[in-house]
Amino acid sequence: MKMDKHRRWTYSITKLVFWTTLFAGTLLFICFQNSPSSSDSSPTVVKWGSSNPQWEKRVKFSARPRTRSGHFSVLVTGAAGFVGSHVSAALKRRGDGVVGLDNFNTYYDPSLKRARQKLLETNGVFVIEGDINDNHIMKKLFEMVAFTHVMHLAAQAGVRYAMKNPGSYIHSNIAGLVNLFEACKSANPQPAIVWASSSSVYGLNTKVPFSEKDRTDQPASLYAATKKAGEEIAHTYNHIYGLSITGLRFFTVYGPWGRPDMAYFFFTKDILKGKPISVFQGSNNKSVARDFTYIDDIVEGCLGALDTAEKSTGSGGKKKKNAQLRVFNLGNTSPVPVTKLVSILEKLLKVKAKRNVLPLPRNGDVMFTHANISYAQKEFGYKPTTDLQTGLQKFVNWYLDYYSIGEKKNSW
Ligand SMILES: O=C(O)[C@H]1O[C@H](OP(=O)(O)OP(=O)(O)OC[C@H]2O[C@@H](n3ccc(=O)[nH]c3=O)[C@H](O)[C@@H]2O)[C@H](O)[C@@H](O)[C@H]1O
Repeated sequence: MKMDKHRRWTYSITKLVFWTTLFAGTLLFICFQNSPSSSDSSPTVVKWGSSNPQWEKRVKFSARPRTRSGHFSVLVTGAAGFVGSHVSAALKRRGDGVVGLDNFNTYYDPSLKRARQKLLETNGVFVIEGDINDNHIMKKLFEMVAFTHVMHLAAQAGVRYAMKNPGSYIHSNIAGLVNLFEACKSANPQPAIVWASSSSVYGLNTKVPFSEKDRTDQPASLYAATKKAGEEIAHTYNHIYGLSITGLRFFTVYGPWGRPDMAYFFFTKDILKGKPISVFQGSNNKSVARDFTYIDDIVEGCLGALDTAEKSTGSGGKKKKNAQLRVFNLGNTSPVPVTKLVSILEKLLKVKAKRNVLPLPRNGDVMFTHANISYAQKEFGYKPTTDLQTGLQKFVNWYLDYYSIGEKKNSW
């Protein structure tokens, strides 16, 4: 009897050890299979220093608002870019916590991006070098910081370059946007998102001024098509996951610290060098015109959109109820012919331009843009105040200063 009891006890122990070993083995196998280091070692993980406590400290410090109540903690993508750097600086100035992210690509002179980064860092904004397409960094950022908002300004910009490098538009403006939305939808809490769409979505629309209600199904460039696609993708993520998303259609933004690939910028450079510039013209000598919008007005619009953005409603990747979905024009509402832009620059630079008037090439450019801004005005009091002459004067002052006709400028 005693012997029987002992045998049963030994049998139970053996069974327990067997099943425990099997369970632990299976668990280890699953963990090993899913480990990122087993098959998917990413050099960027080391690059942005995820294992570096100093790096984490800087991120968290930069993200901290001046006071907890009323202030935001904002992730700004494309922070070393033109609009991104201005918006980051403005947010920091008013007391919000800001973390920047930028991949510092070579689409245009990266030293200009580094100079913007340096200036931001002296103003307390940490800009991480990383790509919105990198899952690891996106996940890590949302694990470290409970961002209240994301200002998504990272993109492949430029209308004409889309014919040279179409893949870069898909990579940044489609794949990158989806990756960003994926990270935001899984974050807890989900942030509200404000992101840069473009006036180019109006494409061949001829009804002026362009209203948000007008058709946007005739893009004239791949750039425009990717921005339009972004607006549709935003709808999907809002609908399924309860993300609060606001798209801003920027109209030809210009100003100090601007983008060297834009006409006003390289016209200035070439005029000063005595090089000829190509000025595009429509058929029947019709002038090409843009609703040029000064950077400070755009920054005001970005802050207004952030301030009126409602919270996302989802959590843990699940929607709880309907969330806000908006699109606004941010333009100047007074289109100026490109020929006039050149005349203003000639006056400010005191140099006559060597103009080559060429027919508008079929490379994605449209004849004119003109924003109706009444919706943004109604929702957050958007009211641009800078005319082209005044804005270009500020740009030229910065340009002469920055490109070493003097010391490098250390302010916005
Ligand atoms: O609002 C937007 O959504 C876009 O604005 C900007 O695009 P655009 O309005 O095309 O600005 P930009 O290139 O400065 O050309 C200005 C004018 O100069 C004309 N232009 C251009 C080049 C040239 O050599 N000659 C010329 O006449 C040209 O025909 C045009 O009429 C941003 O770059 C873009 O990223 C996007 O944000």
